[in-house]
Amino acid sequence: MLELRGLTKRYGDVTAVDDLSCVFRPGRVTGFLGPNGAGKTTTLLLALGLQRPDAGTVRVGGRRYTALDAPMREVGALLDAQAVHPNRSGRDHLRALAAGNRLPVARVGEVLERVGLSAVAGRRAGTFSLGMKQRLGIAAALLGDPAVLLLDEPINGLDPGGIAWVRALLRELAAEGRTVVLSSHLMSEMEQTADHLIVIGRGRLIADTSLTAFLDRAAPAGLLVRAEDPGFPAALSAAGGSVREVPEGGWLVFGLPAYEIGRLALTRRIVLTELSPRRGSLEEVFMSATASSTDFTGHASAPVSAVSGVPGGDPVRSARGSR
Ligand SMILES: Nc1ncnc2c1ncn2[C@@H]1O[C@H](COP(=O)(O)OP(=O)(O)OP(=O)(O)O)[C@@H](O)[C@H]1O
Repeated sequence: MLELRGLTKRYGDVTAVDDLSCVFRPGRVTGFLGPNGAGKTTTLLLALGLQRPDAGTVRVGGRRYTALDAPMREVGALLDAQAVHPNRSGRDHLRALAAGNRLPVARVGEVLERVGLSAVAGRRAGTFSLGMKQRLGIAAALLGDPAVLLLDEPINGLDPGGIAWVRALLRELAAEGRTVVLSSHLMSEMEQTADHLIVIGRGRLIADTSLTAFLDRAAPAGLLVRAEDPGFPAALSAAGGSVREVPEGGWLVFGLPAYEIGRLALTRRIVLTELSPRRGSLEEVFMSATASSTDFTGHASAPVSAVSGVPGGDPVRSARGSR
């Protein structure tokens, strides 16, 4: 467990972390989110004892970081995958870390195996791709077999197979009873991986909630309808539905249940090619939750979804029905 109480950190006039209190609990993946400059990295640095707070406390497993006898056995972190000596092999990088932290050298082989780098561990880390460096960084975080893991953008640079692998690994680590903190800007990934979310803006807590409850703040759900009949929207409207066209084809329908739409199609002998629930995405909810806490706004004409009205929103992506 990782507990923050009244945590505050100032850099001159900037209050990077502002009286932040929250608990990252074991057994689940907690997404740690916030717009640029929200204070996420500073919070992680404070949690790792790499910065000193101006006020408040951080406790790892009930103890202050400075009171931990062997910090890497309690908390493992991936902050910057590039922070490896380029001339050292992946294996030697981990061996040096193990030696410096009085960890058994046998762990090096185990973590290399777990992250799938055993075959290339003899190569100079400088020749590693970003994805391989991410895996090496995760291996380093796992070296002390810690109960708490803090991972900052662990999927940055990974290909789809690598992303799926990290997702499975994080879920596995949480299932082992560890506290897994995942900081990422990739909302789709967060939506697929996190159980719980802690959202901050301008150093302050905005939300501490399950992913499901956070997604429930989204705009009312509609039903995405596609049919082989351009006249169907008129029928839907006549039956009392509110219908909006989706740029990618089809209509988003509010105010009519799915069975009613199905029955209408049947009586008119219209073939439905899609009838699926559509709910707001994590990205949409995140943007509206943090809108007033964003330091940086631009005026670029980002594509605006006709359905959500949210820049870059994906109008036809159906949400995870079970969440
Ligand atoms: N060493 C520093 N000196 C001065 N100001 C800093 C320092 N580190 C961070 N800040 C400021 O503190 C605030 C929080 O920064 P931080 O990097 O923690 O945010 P973040 O949420 O990690 O942002 P991002 O998503 O862009 O990485 C920002 O306003 C930043 O400019």
